[in-house]
Amino acid sequence: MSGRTTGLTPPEDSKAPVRHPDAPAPGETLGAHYDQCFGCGHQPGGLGLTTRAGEGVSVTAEFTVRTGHQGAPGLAHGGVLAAALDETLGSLNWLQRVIAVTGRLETDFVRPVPVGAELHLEARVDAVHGRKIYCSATGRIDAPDGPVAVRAQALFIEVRVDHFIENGRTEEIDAALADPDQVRVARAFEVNP
Ligand SMILES: CCCCCCCCCC(=O)SCCNC(=O)CCNC(=O)[C@H](O)C(C)(C)COP(=O)(O)OP(=O)(O)OC[C@H]1O[C@@H](n2cnc3c(N)ncnc32)[C@H](O)[C@@H]1OP(=O)(O)O
Repeated sequence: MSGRTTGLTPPEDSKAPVRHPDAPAPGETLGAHYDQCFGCGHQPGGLGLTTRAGEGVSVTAEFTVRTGHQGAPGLAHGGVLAAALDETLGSLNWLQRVIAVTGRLETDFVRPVPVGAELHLEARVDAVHGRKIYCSATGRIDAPDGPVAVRAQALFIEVRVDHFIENGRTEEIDAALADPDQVRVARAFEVNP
């Protein structure tokens, strides 16, 4: 897949990803970075993704496809699957202790995913070039070694916490800044605030 598109191939002078010394240990469950996040938060319409730290700069996650996630009868919507991949890739932030957002996400839909299936996701950082974080993810049906259903390559861009403060709706930003738990999460990511 590498080289098929512009923007997703790491430059030759890219560096290997570095796991932050304070990153959660392999196997440790990663919490929600924001309670109202569609991917990892705790809300009825969301994905409810549970993510764990893996070895190196990698994570794993599981997500069960429910009736509200359908595109065609009995099958997951492609956008929902892309969101699950995006969220899993975003969780790599926890291991690097940086705040980064998706700049580009390319998804291959390899096979249909039925309602009731559990998608087992795995994501890793492949290379880093300045603020640019090149990463990839795979989703398999019903088991960590099950058939591949979706794959993604992505470019995440490191940002400062100001990215959210300056661009988010005031109502939610004010509520987040007033929540000590939320501020703690943001500060934990931002190594050099
Ligand atoms: C507290 C933890 C939060 C964790 C959240 C994780 C949630 C899950 C992940 C998400 O869904 S995040 C939400 C979806 N993404 C966004 O809303 C991002 C919207 N886009 C932006 O805000 C800006 O476009 C962005 C911050 C990504 C980049 O803008 P900047 O002005 O900071 O950077 P710039 O445009 O100068 O680009 C920096 C480098 O990245 C490259 N780049 C940026 N966007 C690119 C792109 N789309 N494709 C290829 N390259 C890209 C760009 O060419 C450049 O390369 P060079 O350094 O080599 O010159």
